[in-house]
Amino acid sequence: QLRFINLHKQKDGVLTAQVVSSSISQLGLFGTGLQRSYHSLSLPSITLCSHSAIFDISILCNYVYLQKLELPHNKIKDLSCVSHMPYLVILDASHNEISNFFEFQPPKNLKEVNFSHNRMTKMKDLSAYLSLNTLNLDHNNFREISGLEQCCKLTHLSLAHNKISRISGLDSLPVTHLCLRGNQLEMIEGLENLKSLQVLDLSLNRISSLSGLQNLHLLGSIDLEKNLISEIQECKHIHNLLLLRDLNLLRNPVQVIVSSVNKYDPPLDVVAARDHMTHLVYQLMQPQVLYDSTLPSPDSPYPMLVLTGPQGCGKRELAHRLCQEFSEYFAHGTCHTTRAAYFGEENGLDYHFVSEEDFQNMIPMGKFIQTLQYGGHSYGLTRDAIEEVAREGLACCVHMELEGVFSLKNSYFEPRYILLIPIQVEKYTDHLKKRGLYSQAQIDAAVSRIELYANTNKQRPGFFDNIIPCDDREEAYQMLRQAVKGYLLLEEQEEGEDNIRASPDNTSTGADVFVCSDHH
Ligand SMILES: Nc1ncnc2c1ncn2[C@@H]1O[C@H](COP(=O)(O)OP(=O)(O)OP(=O)(O)O)[C@@H](O)[C@H]1O
Repeated sequence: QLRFINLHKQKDGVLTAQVVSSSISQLGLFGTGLQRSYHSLSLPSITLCSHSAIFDISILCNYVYLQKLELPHNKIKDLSCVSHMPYLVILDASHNEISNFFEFQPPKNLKEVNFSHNRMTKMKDLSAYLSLNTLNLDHNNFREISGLEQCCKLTHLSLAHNKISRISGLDSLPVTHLCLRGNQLEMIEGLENLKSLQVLDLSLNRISSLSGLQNLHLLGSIDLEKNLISEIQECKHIHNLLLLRDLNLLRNPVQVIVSSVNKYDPPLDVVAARDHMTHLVYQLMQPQVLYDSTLPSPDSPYPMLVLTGPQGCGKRELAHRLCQEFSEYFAHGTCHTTRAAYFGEENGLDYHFVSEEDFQNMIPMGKFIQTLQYGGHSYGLTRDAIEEVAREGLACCVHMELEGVFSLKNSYFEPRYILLIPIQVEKYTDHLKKRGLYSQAQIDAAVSRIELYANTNKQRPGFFDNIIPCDDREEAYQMLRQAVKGYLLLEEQEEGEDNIRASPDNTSTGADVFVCSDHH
Protein backbone atom coordinates (compact mmCIF):
# COMPACT_ATOMS: atom_id res chain seq x y z
CA GLN A 1 0.00 0.00 0.00
CA LEU A 2 1.29 3.38 -1.00
CA ARG A 3 1.47 6.02 1.66
CA PHE A 4 2.10 9.77 1.40
CA ILE A 5 3.54 10.76 -1.90
CA ASN A 6 4.42 14.42 -1.91
CA LEU A 7 2.39 16.73 -4.05
CA HIS A 8 4.41 19.07 -6.18
CA LYS A 9 2.99 22.30 -7.41
CA GLN A 10 3.57 23.96 -10.65
CA LYS A 11 5.13 27.33 -10.69
CA ASP A 12 2.08 29.08 -12.11
CA GLY A 13 -0.11 27.82 -9.26
CA VAL A 14 -2.29 25.45 -11.28
CA LEU A 15 -2.44 21.91 -10.06
CA THR A 16 -2.17 19.32 -12.83
CA ALA A 17 -3.06 15.65 -13.10
CA GLN A 18 0.57 14.83 -13.49
CA VAL A 19 1.48 16.45 -10.25
CA VAL A 20 -1.44 14.97 -8.40
CA SER A 21 -0.69 11.47 -9.59
CA SER A 22 2.73 11.67 -8.07
CA SER A 23 1.46 13.14 -4.84
CA ILE A 24 -1.54 11.18 -3.86
CA SER A 25 -1.35 8.48 -1.22
CA GLN A 26 -3.12 5.77 0.72
CA LEU A 27 -4.24 3.25 -1.80
CA GLY A 28 -7.40 1.60 -0.58
CA LEU A 29 -10.44 -0.37 -1.56
CA PHE A 30 -13.81 1.11 -2.31
CA GLY A 31 -17.23 0.11 -3.59
CA THR A 32 -17.53 -3.63 -3.94
CA GLY A 33 -14.08 -4.04 -2.52
CA LEU A 34 -12.66 -5.05 -5.85
CA GLN A 35 -11.66 -1.62 -6.99
CA ARG A 36 -8.77 0.37 -5.62
CA SER A 37 -8.13 4.07 -5.39
CA TYR A 38 -5.99 6.57 -3.58
CA HIS A 39 -7.67 8.10 -0.58
CA SER A 40 -5.39 10.81 0.63
CA LEU A 41 -3.96 13.95 -0.86
CA SER A 42 -1.68 15.98 1.29
CA LEU A 43 0.13 19.16 0.46
CA PRO A 44 3.13 19.82 2.61
CA SER A 45 2.99 23.11 4.44
CA ILE A 46 4.73 26.08 2.95
CA THR A 47 7.39 25.88 5.58
CA LEU A 48 8.38 22.46 4.33
CA CYS A 49 8.16 23.21 0.66
CA SER A 50 9.99 25.68 -1.44
CA HIS A 51 7.45 25.59 -4.27
CA SER A 52 5.07 28.46 -4.90
CA ALA A 53 1.54 28.19 -3.55
CA ILE A 54 -1.27 26.93 -5.75
CA PHE A 55 -4.62 28.63 -6.30
CA ASP A 56 -6.30 26.50 -8.98
CA ILE A 57 -7.25 23.02 -7.84
CA SER A 58 -10.10 22.38 -10.28
CA ILE A 59 -8.26 19.27 -11.48
CA LEU A 60 -9.30 17.62 -8.22
CA CYS A 61 -12.86 17.32 -9.53
CA ASN A 62 -11.66 14.05 -11.04
CA TYR A 63 -10.54 12.56 -7.78
CA VAL A 64 -13.89 11.46 -6.54
CA TYR A 65 -12.63 8.83 -4.10
CA LEU A 66 -10.56 11.07 -1.92
CA GLN A 67 -11.29 10.69 1.77
CA LYS A 68 -8.68 13.04 3.09
CA LEU A 69 -7.70 16.30 1.47
CA GLU A 70 -5.06 18.56 2.98
CA LEU A 71 -4.29 21.81 1.21
CA PRO A 72 -2.95 24.20 3.85
CA HIS A 73 -0.85 27.27 3.10
CA ASN A 74 -1.82 27.92 -0.47
CA LYS A 75 -3.75 30.62 -2.27
CA ILE A 76 -6.90 28.70 -2.92
CA LYS A 77 -10.07 30.75 -3.29
CA ASP A 78 -12.37 28.15 -4.79
CA LEU A 79 -13.10 24.78 -3.22
CA SER A 80 -15.98 23.76 -5.44
CA CYS A 81 -14.06 20.65 -6.54
CA VAL A 82 -15.03 19.14 -3.18
CA SER A 83 -18.55 18.79 -4.58
CA HIS A 84 -17.13 15.90 -6.57
CA MET A 85 -15.78 14.08 -3.55
CA PRO A 86 -18.75 12.37 -1.89
CA TYR A 87 -16.46 10.18 0.26
CA LEU A 88 -14.45 12.98 1.78
CA VAL A 89 -14.05 12.65 5.55
CA ILE A 90 -11.28 15.10 6.40
CA LEU A 91 -10.73 18.47 4.77
CA ASP A 92 -7.94 20.84 5.70
CA ALA A 93 -8.03 24.04 3.71
CA SER A 94 -6.49 26.25 6.36
CA HIS A 95 -4.25 29.21 5.49
CA ASN A 96 -5.81 29.92 2.13
CA GLU A 97 -7.87 32.74 0.63
CA ILE A 98 -11.30 31.21 0.77
CA SER A 99 -14.14 33.61 1.38
CA ASN A 100 -17.09 31.29 0.69
CA PHE A 101 -18.26 29.17 3.57
CA PHE A 102 -18.76 25.50 2.62
CA GLU A 103 -19.41 26.37 -1.00
CA PHE A 104 -19.64 22.78 -2.25
CA GLN A 105 -22.01 19.83 -2.23
CA PRO A 106 -21.89 18.20 1.18
CA PRO A 107 -19.90 14.95 1.33
CA LYS A 108 -22.11 12.69 3.42
CA ASN A 109 -19.38 11.60 5.82
CA LEU A 110 -17.42 14.79 6.17
CA LYS A 111 -16.27 14.75 9.77
CA GLU A 112 -13.38 17.17 10.17
CA VAL A 113 -13.04 20.53 8.53
CA ASN A 114 -10.30 23.06 9.04
CA PHE A 115 -10.98 26.45 7.46
CA SER A 116 -8.83 28.43 9.84
CA HIS A 117 -6.87 31.41 8.49
CA ASN A 118 -9.12 32.20 5.55
CA ARG A 119 -11.32 35.14 4.61
CA MET A 120 -14.74 33.93 5.52
CA THR A 121 -17.30 36.36 6.85
CA LYS A 122 -20.64 34.62 7.05
CA MET A 123 -21.64 31.18 8.27
CA LYS A 124 -24.48 29.43 6.48
CA ASP A 125 -26.79 26.54 7.13
CA LEU A 126 -24.83 23.31 7.64
CA SER A 127 -27.81 21.04 8.23
CA ALA A 128 -26.67 18.83 5.34
CA TYR A 129 -23.35 18.17 7.10
CA LEU A 130 -24.74 15.72 9.57
CA SER A 131 -21.48 13.89 10.27
CA LEU A 132 -19.45 16.95 11.09
CA ASN A 133 -17.76 16.57 14.46
CA THR A 134 -14.79 18.93 14.29
CA LEU A 135 -14.93 22.39 12.82
CA ASN A 136 -12.07 24.85 12.98
CA LEU A 137 -12.92 28.36 11.80
CA ASP A 138 -10.19 30.27 13.62
CA HIS A 139 -8.79 33.47 12.17
CA ASN A 140 -11.61 34.45 9.83
CA ASN A 141 -13.97 37.39 9.95
CA PHE A 142 -17.13 35.88 11.35
CA ARG A 143 -19.35 38.20 13.37
CA GLU A 144 -22.00 35.68 14.24
CA ILE A 145 -22.36 31.95 14.89
CA SER A 146 -25.20 30.47 12.83
CA GLY A 147 -26.24 27.52 10.73
CA LEU A 148 -24.95 24.85 13.14
CA GLU A 149 -28.28 23.95 14.74
CA GLN A 150 -28.61 20.60 12.96
CA CYS A 151 -24.99 19.50 13.38
CA CYS A 152 -25.93 16.89 15.92
CA LYS A 153 -22.45 15.32 15.98
CA LEU A 154 -20.43 18.48 16.41
CA THR A 155 -18.18 18.04 19.46
CA HIS A 156 -15.24 20.32 18.68
CA LEU A 157 -15.87 23.87 17.55
CA SER A 158 -13.24 26.55 17.32
CA LEU A 159 -13.92 30.13 16.28
CA ALA A 160 -10.88 31.79 17.78
CA HIS A 161 -9.83 35.21 16.53
CA ASN A 162 -12.97 36.25 14.74
CA LYS A 163 -15.22 39.24 15.39
CA ILE A 164 -17.96 37.57 17.33
CA SER A 165 -19.62 39.81 19.89
CA ARG A 166 -22.42 37.50 21.08
CA ILE A 167 -22.52 33.76 21.64
CA SER A 168 -25.60 32.43 19.90
CA GLY A 169 -26.72 29.66 17.61
CA LEU A 170 -25.19 26.85 19.67
CA ASP A 171 -28.39 25.85 21.42
CA SER A 172 -28.11 22.23 22.54
CA LEU A 173 -25.28 20.96 20.36
CA PRO A 174 -23.19 18.10 21.80
CA VAL A 175 -20.10 20.34 21.82
CA THR A 176 -17.47 19.21 24.35
CA HIS A 177 -14.69 21.61 23.30
CA LEU A 178 -15.51 25.20 22.44
CA CYS A 179 -12.95 27.88 21.67
CA LEU A 180 -13.95 31.51 21.24
CA ARG A 181 -10.59 32.99 22.14
CA GLY A 182 -9.81 36.43 20.77
CA ASN A 183 -13.29 37.66 19.91
CA GLN A 184 -15.34 40.62 21.12
CA LEU A 185 -17.51 38.92 23.71
CA GLU A 186 -18.70 40.97 26.65
CA MET A 187 -20.75 38.37 28.41
CA ILE A 188 -21.13 34.63 28.65
CA GLU A 189 -24.49 33.79 27.18
CA GLY A 190 -26.06 31.18 24.96
CA LEU A 191 -24.10 28.33 26.55
CA GLU A 192 -26.68 27.21 29.06
CA ASN A 193 -27.84 24.25 26.95
CA LEU A 194 -24.37 22.99 26.04
CA LYS A 195 -24.62 20.29 28.67
CA SER A 196 -21.71 18.28 27.27
CA LEU A 197 -19.23 21.13 27.38
CA GLN A 198 -15.94 20.13 29.04
CA VAL A 199 -13.35 22.58 27.79
CA LEU A 200 -14.16 26.23 27.22
CA ASP A 201 -11.72 28.84 25.96
CA LEU A 202 -13.02 32.40 26.20
CA SER A 203 -9.65 34.04 26.64
CA LEU A 204 -8.83 37.40 25.05
CA ASN A 205 -12.35 38.83 25.13
CA ARG A 206 -14.04 41.59 27.13
CA ILE A 207 -16.00 39.47 29.52
CA SER A 208 -16.62 40.95 32.96
CA SER A 209 -18.78 38.30 34.62
CA LEU A 210 -18.69 34.53 35.00
CA SER A 211 -22.47 34.42 35.01
CA GLY A 212 -23.72 32.01 32.38
CA LEU A 213 -21.44 29.13 33.36
CA GLN A 214 -23.29 27.96 36.43
CA ASN A 215 -25.18 25.04 34.83
CA LEU A 216 -22.37 23.56 32.78
CA HIS A 217 -21.69 20.75 35.17
CA LEU A 218 -19.23 18.82 33.01
CA LEU A 219 -16.85 21.74 32.61
CA GLY A 220 -13.34 20.74 33.60
CA SER A 221 -11.40 23.63 32.13
CA ILE A 222 -12.23 27.30 31.64
CA ASP A 223 -9.78 29.73 30.12
CA LEU A 224 -10.69 33.35 30.73
CA GLU A 225 -7.24 34.84 30.48
CA LYS A 226 -7.12 38.51 29.54
CA ASN A 227 -10.72 39.52 30.00
CA LEU A 228 -12.26 42.25 32.14
CA ILE A 229 -13.17 40.30 35.25
CA SER A 230 -12.55 42.61 38.17
CA GLU A 231 -14.53 41.01 40.97
CA ILE A 232 -13.23 37.82 42.51
CA GLN A 233 -16.79 37.29 43.79
CA GLU A 234 -17.66 36.37 40.20
CA CYS A 235 -16.34 32.94 41.11
CA LYS A 236 -19.63 32.30 42.87
CA HIS A 237 -21.03 31.43 39.44
CA ILE A 238 -18.70 28.46 39.15
CA HIS A 239 -18.83 27.22 42.74
CA ASN A 240 -21.08 24.33 41.78
CA LEU A 241 -18.94 23.07 38.92
CA LEU A 242 -17.54 20.09 40.73
CA LEU A 243 -15.46 18.78 37.83
CA LEU A 244 -13.67 22.05 37.25
CA ARG A 245 -9.90 21.53 37.45
CA ASP A 246 -8.43 24.43 35.50
CA LEU A 247 -9.54 28.01 35.73
CA ASN A 248 -7.34 30.60 34.09
CA LEU A 249 -8.05 34.15 35.23
CA LEU A 250 -4.61 35.51 34.50
CA ARG A 251 -4.35 39.04 33.14
CA ASN A 252 -7.77 40.13 34.39
CA PRO A 253 -8.10 43.37 36.35
CA VAL A 254 -8.98 41.32 39.42
CA GLN A 255 -5.41 40.15 39.50
CA VAL A 256 -4.13 43.68 39.49
CA ILE A 257 -6.48 44.75 42.25
CA VAL A 258 -5.79 41.72 44.41
CA SER A 259 -2.05 41.84 43.97
CA SER A 260 -1.75 45.57 44.49
CA VAL A 261 -4.03 45.48 47.51
CA ASN A 262 -2.04 42.59 48.86
CA LYS A 263 1.17 44.45 48.26
CA TYR A 264 0.30 47.93 49.47
CA ASP A 265 -2.59 47.45 51.87
CA PRO A 266 -2.80 43.74 52.61
CA PRO A 267 -5.87 42.44 54.41
CA LEU A 268 -5.33 40.93 57.85
CA ASP A 269 -5.90 37.42 56.53
CA VAL A 270 -3.11 37.83 54.01
CA VAL A 271 -0.65 39.24 56.53
CA ALA A 272 -1.56 36.50 58.95
CA ALA A 273 -1.20 33.75 56.36
CA ARG A 274 2.26 35.02 55.43
CA ASP A 275 3.29 35.31 59.06
CA HIS A 276 2.04 31.84 59.83
CA MET A 277 3.67 30.30 56.78
CA THR A 278 7.01 31.91 57.54
CA HIS A 279 7.14 30.60 61.09
CA LEU A 280 5.77 27.20 60.18
CA VAL A 281 8.41 26.68 57.52
CA TYR A 282 11.24 27.78 59.81
CA GLN A 283 9.89 25.58 62.55
CA LEU A 284 9.70 22.55 60.27
CA MET A 285 13.35 23.07 59.41
CA GLN A 286 14.27 22.44 63.05
CA PRO A 287 14.67 19.02 64.64
CA GLN A 288 11.18 17.89 65.52
CA VAL A 289 10.47 17.09 69.15
CA LEU A 290 7.43 16.13 71.15
CA TYR A 291 6.13 19.22 72.90
CA ASP A 292 4.58 19.44 76.33
CA SER A 293 1.72 21.32 74.74
CA THR A 294 0.83 18.26 72.66
CA LEU A 295 0.50 16.09 75.75
CA PRO A 296 -1.29 14.25 77.21
CA SER A 297 -3.14 13.29 74.08
CA PRO A 298 -2.31 14.44 70.58
CA ASP A 299 -6.04 14.65 69.78
CA SER A 300 -7.01 17.30 72.32
CA PRO A 301 -5.82 20.80 71.63
CA TYR A 302 -3.63 22.51 74.16
CA PRO A 303 -5.74 25.08 76.03
CA MET A 304 -4.89 28.73 75.56
CA LEU A 305 -6.57 31.98 76.37
CA VAL A 306 -5.91 35.03 74.23
CA LEU A 307 -6.94 38.52 75.32
CA THR A 308 -7.06 40.93 72.44
CA GLY A 309 -8.00 44.55 71.94
CA PRO A 310 -6.39 47.87 71.02
CA GLN A 311 -3.17 48.99 72.69
CA GLY A 312 -3.56 50.15 76.23
CA CYS A 313 -7.09 48.78 76.63
CA GLY A 314 -5.93 46.96 79.75
CA LYS A 315 -5.58 43.45 78.42
CA ARG A 316 -2.06 42.96 79.74
CA GLU A 317 -3.02 44.01 83.24
CA LEU A 318 -6.14 41.84 83.08
CA ALA A 319 -4.15 38.87 81.83
CA HIS A 320 -1.72 39.12 84.76
CA ARG A 321 -4.54 39.51 87.27
CA LEU A 322 -6.34 36.52 85.85
CA CYS A 323 -3.23 34.36 85.98
CA GLN A 324 -2.77 35.35 89.61
CA GLU A 325 -6.32 34.54 90.66
CA PHE A 326 -6.56 31.34 88.64
CA SER A 327 -2.99 30.31 89.19
CA GLU A 328 -3.82 26.63 89.24
CA TYR A 329 -5.23 26.91 85.74
CA PHE A 330 -3.33 29.63 83.93
CA ALA A 331 0.09 31.13 83.62
CA HIS A 332 1.12 34.09 81.52
CA GLY A 333 2.82 33.35 78.22
CA THR A 334 5.52 36.00 77.97
CA CYS A 335 6.07 37.42 74.48
CA HIS A 336 9.27 38.86 73.07
CA THR A 337 9.51 42.49 72.07
CA THR A 338 12.12 44.84 70.70
CA ARG A 339 10.65 47.90 72.39
CA ALA A 340 12.39 49.22 75.48
CA ALA A 341 10.88 48.35 78.84
CA TYR A 342 8.56 50.94 80.34
CA PHE A 343 9.23 52.02 83.88
CA GLY A 344 8.36 49.18 86.26
CA GLU A 345 8.22 46.46 83.60
CA GLU A 346 10.09 43.30 84.38
CA ASN A 347 12.13 41.37 81.83
CA GLY A 348 10.78 37.85 81.51
CA LEU A 349 7.49 38.71 83.16
CA ASP A 350 5.94 41.50 81.08
CA TYR A 351 8.03 40.71 78.03
CA HIS A 352 11.34 39.25 77.06
CA PHE A 353 13.03 42.47 76.01
CA VAL A 354 15.45 41.77 73.16
CA SER A 355 17.31 43.74 70.52
CA GLU A 356 15.97 43.90 66.97
CA GLU A 357 18.97 41.87 65.84
CA ASP A 358 18.27 39.09 68.34
CA PHE A 359 14.61 39.11 67.40
CA GLN A 360 15.40 38.81 63.68
CA ASN A 361 17.87 36.00 64.38
CA MET A 362 15.21 34.08 66.26
CA ILE A 363 12.89 33.99 63.22
CA PRO A 364 14.95 31.64 61.01
CA MET A 365 15.66 29.56 64.08
CA GLY A 366 11.94 28.69 64.05
CA LYS A 367 11.39 30.15 67.51
CA PHE A 368 8.15 32.01 66.88
CA ILE A 369 4.57 30.90 66.51
CA GLN A 370 3.60 34.37 65.33
CA THR A 371 5.11 37.83 65.11
CA LEU A 372 3.86 41.35 64.58
CA GLN A 373 5.29 44.75 63.74
CA TYR A 374 3.47 47.31 65.84
CA GLY A 375 4.35 50.96 66.38
CA GLY A 376 7.79 50.42 64.88
CA HIS A 377 8.66 47.51 67.15
CA SER A 378 8.59 43.75 66.76
CA TYR A 379 6.50 41.50 68.97
CA GLY A 380 6.40 37.74 68.94
CA LEU A 381 5.05 34.75 70.78
CA THR A 382 7.56 31.93 70.95
CA ARG A 383 6.95 28.23 71.09
CA ASP A 384 9.13 28.20 74.24
CA ALA A 385 6.85 30.71 75.98
CA ILE A 386 3.94 28.36 75.51
CA GLU A 387 5.93 25.24 76.39
CA GLU A 388 7.15 26.76 79.63
CA VAL A 389 3.56 27.11 80.77
CA ALA A 390 2.47 23.77 79.33
CA ARG A 391 5.26 22.03 81.24
CA GLU A 392 3.58 23.14 84.47
CA GLY A 393 0.35 21.53 83.32
CA LEU A 394 -1.23 24.94 82.95
CA ALA A 395 -3.11 26.74 80.22
CA CYS A 396 -1.27 29.60 78.58
CA CYS A 397 -2.76 33.08 78.76
CA VAL A 398 -1.44 35.72 76.34
CA HIS A 399 -2.44 39.15 75.10
CA MET A 400 -2.00 40.41 71.58
CA GLU A 401 -3.20 42.69 68.82
CA LEU A 402 -5.72 41.53 66.24
CA GLU A 403 -3.07 40.57 63.67
CA GLY A 404 -1.67 38.10 66.18
CA VAL A 405 -5.13 36.56 66.56
CA PHE A 406 -5.47 36.14 62.81
CA SER A 407 -2.09 34.49 62.64
CA LEU A 408 -2.73 32.20 65.60
CA LYS A 409 -6.00 31.11 64.02
CA ASN A 410 -3.95 29.56 61.22
CA SER A 411 -2.00 27.43 63.67
CA TYR A 412 -3.16 24.20 65.20
CA PHE A 413 -3.63 25.89 68.54
CA GLU A 414 -7.26 26.49 69.32
CA PRO A 415 -7.32 29.20 71.95
CA ARG A 416 -10.35 30.98 73.23
CA TYR A 417 -10.25 34.59 72.14
CA ILE A 418 -11.64 37.36 74.32
CA LEU A 419 -12.02 40.80 72.82
CA LEU A 420 -11.65 43.72 75.22
CA ILE A 421 -13.07 46.74 73.50
CA PRO A 422 -13.36 50.37 74.61
CA ILE A 423 -16.91 51.65 74.10
CA GLN A 424 -16.37 55.19 75.39
CA VAL A 425 -13.73 56.40 73.01
CA GLU A 426 -13.07 59.62 74.91
CA LYS A 427 -12.44 57.78 78.13
CA TYR A 428 -10.09 55.45 76.32
CA THR A 429 -8.23 58.36 74.72
CA ASP A 430 -7.90 60.09 78.11
CA HIS A 431 -6.55 56.90 79.62
CA LEU A 432 -3.91 56.61 76.93
CA LYS A 433 -2.92 60.24 77.43
CA LYS A 434 -2.67 59.81 81.18
CA ARG A 435 -0.36 56.86 80.82
CA GLY A 436 2.12 59.33 79.43
CA LEU A 437 3.76 56.69 77.26
CA TYR A 438 2.37 57.49 73.87
CA SER A 439 2.71 60.23 71.28
CA GLN A 440 -0.46 61.76 69.81
CA ALA A 441 0.12 59.76 66.62
CA GLN A 442 0.31 56.54 68.62
CA ILE A 443 -2.87 57.44 70.46
CA ASP A 444 -4.66 58.23 67.19
CA ALA A 445 -3.49 54.94 65.72
CA ALA A 446 -4.70 52.99 68.74
CA VAL A 447 -8.07 54.76 68.74
CA SER A 448 -8.56 54.22 65.02
CA ARG A 449 -8.11 50.50 65.54
CA ILE A 450 -11.20 50.24 67.76
CA GLU A 451 -13.22 50.25 64.55
CA LEU A 452 -11.06 47.45 63.14
CA TYR A 453 -11.85 45.27 66.13
CA ALA A 454 -15.56 46.19 66.05
CA ASN A 455 -15.81 45.48 62.33
CA THR A 456 -14.02 42.18 62.66
CA ASN A 457 -16.53 41.18 65.29
CA LYS A 458 -19.43 42.34 63.14
CA GLN A 459 -18.26 40.73 59.93
CA ARG A 460 -17.05 37.47 61.45
CA PRO A 461 -19.61 36.13 63.87
CA GLY A 462 -17.95 33.73 66.31
CA PHE A 463 -14.46 35.04 65.61
CA PHE A 464 -14.17 36.09 69.28
CA ASP A 465 -15.49 33.79 71.97
CA ASN A 466 -16.39 36.70 74.26
CA ILE A 467 -16.58 40.45 73.89
CA ILE A 468 -16.06 42.51 77.02
CA PRO A 469 -16.35 46.31 77.19
CA CYS A 470 -13.26 47.58 78.96
CA ASP A 471 -14.07 51.19 79.83
CA ASP A 472 -14.14 50.29 83.49
CA ARG A 473 -11.23 48.01 84.39
CA GLU A 474 -12.89 46.50 87.47
CA GLU A 475 -16.11 45.71 85.65
CA ALA A 476 -14.15 44.32 82.76
CA TYR A 477 -12.19 42.04 85.08
CA GLN A 478 -15.37 40.75 86.75
CA MET A 479 -16.84 39.94 83.34
CA LEU A 480 -13.60 38.31 82.29
CA ARG A 481 -13.41 36.09 85.36
CA GLN A 482 -17.07 35.12 84.90
CA ALA A 483 -16.34 34.14 81.34
CA VAL A 484 -13.28 32.19 82.37
CA LYS A 485 -15.14 30.45 85.16
CA GLY A 486 -17.71 29.48 82.59
CA TYR A 487 -14.99 27.96 80.42
CA LEU A 488 -13.60 26.10 83.41
CA LEU A 489 -17.06 24.92 84.45
CA LEU A 490 -16.19 26.27 87.89
CA GLU A 491 -19.65 27.59 88.70
CA GLU A 492 -21.21 24.15 88.90
CA GLN A 493 -18.20 22.60 90.53
CA GLU A 494 -18.06 25.17 93.31
CA GLU A 495 -21.72 24.57 94.06
CA GLY A 496 -21.51 20.79 93.90
CA GLU A 497 -19.99 18.55 96.50
CA ASP A 498 -17.10 17.49 94.33
CA ASN A 499 -15.43 20.75 93.90
CA ILE A 500 -12.74 20.03 91.42
CA ARG A 501 -10.18 22.00 93.36
CA ALA A 502 -11.14 20.41 96.70
CA SER A 503 -11.20 16.84 95.52
CA PRO A 504 -8.09 14.96 96.61
CA ASP A 505 -8.68 12.28 93.95
CA ASN A 506 -8.89 14.68 91.13
CA THR A 507 -5.96 14.21 88.86
CA SER A 508 -6.99 16.68 86.18
CA THR A 509 -4.72 19.57 85.46
CA GLY A 510 -6.07 23.05 84.95
CA ALA A 511 -5.37 22.56 81.31
CA ASP A 512 -7.58 19.48 81.11
CA VAL A 513 -10.55 21.23 82.68
CA PHE A 514 -10.23 24.14 80.32
CA VAL A 515 -10.25 21.80 77.36
CA CYS A 516 -13.33 19.96 78.56
CA SER A 517 -15.68 22.92 78.07
CA ASP A 518 -18.11 22.91 75.11
CA HIS A 519 -15.92 25.13 72.96
CA HIS A 520 -13.67 22.23 72.17
N1 LIG B 1 3.19 38.60 70.13
C1 LIG B 1 2.33 39.56 69.93
N2 LIG B 1 1.55 39.55 68.85
C2 LIG B 1 0.68 40.51 68.60
N3 LIG B 1 0.49 41.55 69.40
C3 LIG B 1 1.25 41.62 70.49
C4 LIG B 1 2.20 40.65 70.82
N4 LIG B 1 2.77 40.99 71.98
C5 LIG B 1 2.21 42.13 72.35
N5 LIG B 1 1.29 42.52 71.47
C6 LIG B 1 0.45 43.71 71.50
O1 LIG B 1 1.14 44.79 70.93
C7 LIG B 1 0.60 46.00 71.44
C8 LIG B 1 1.73 46.87 71.85
O2 LIG B 1 2.32 46.28 72.99
P1 LIG B 1 2.90 47.16 74.17
O3 LIG B 1 3.22 46.26 75.28
O4 LIG B 1 3.98 48.00 73.59
O5 LIG B 1 1.65 48.03 74.48
P2 LIG B 1 1.25 48.75 75.78
O6 LIG B 1 1.43 50.17 75.45
O7 LIG B 1 1.93 48.24 76.97
O8 LIG B 1 -0.31 48.38 75.76
P3 LIG B 1 -1.06 47.17 76.42
O9 LIG B 1 -1.44 47.69 77.74
O10 LIG B 1 -2.20 46.95 75.49
O11 LIG B 1 -0.13 46.01 76.46
C9 LIG B 1 -0.30 45.60 72.57
O12 LIG B 1 -1.63 45.70 72.13
C10 LIG B 1 0.10 44.18 72.85
O13 LIG B 1 -0.98 43.43 73.38
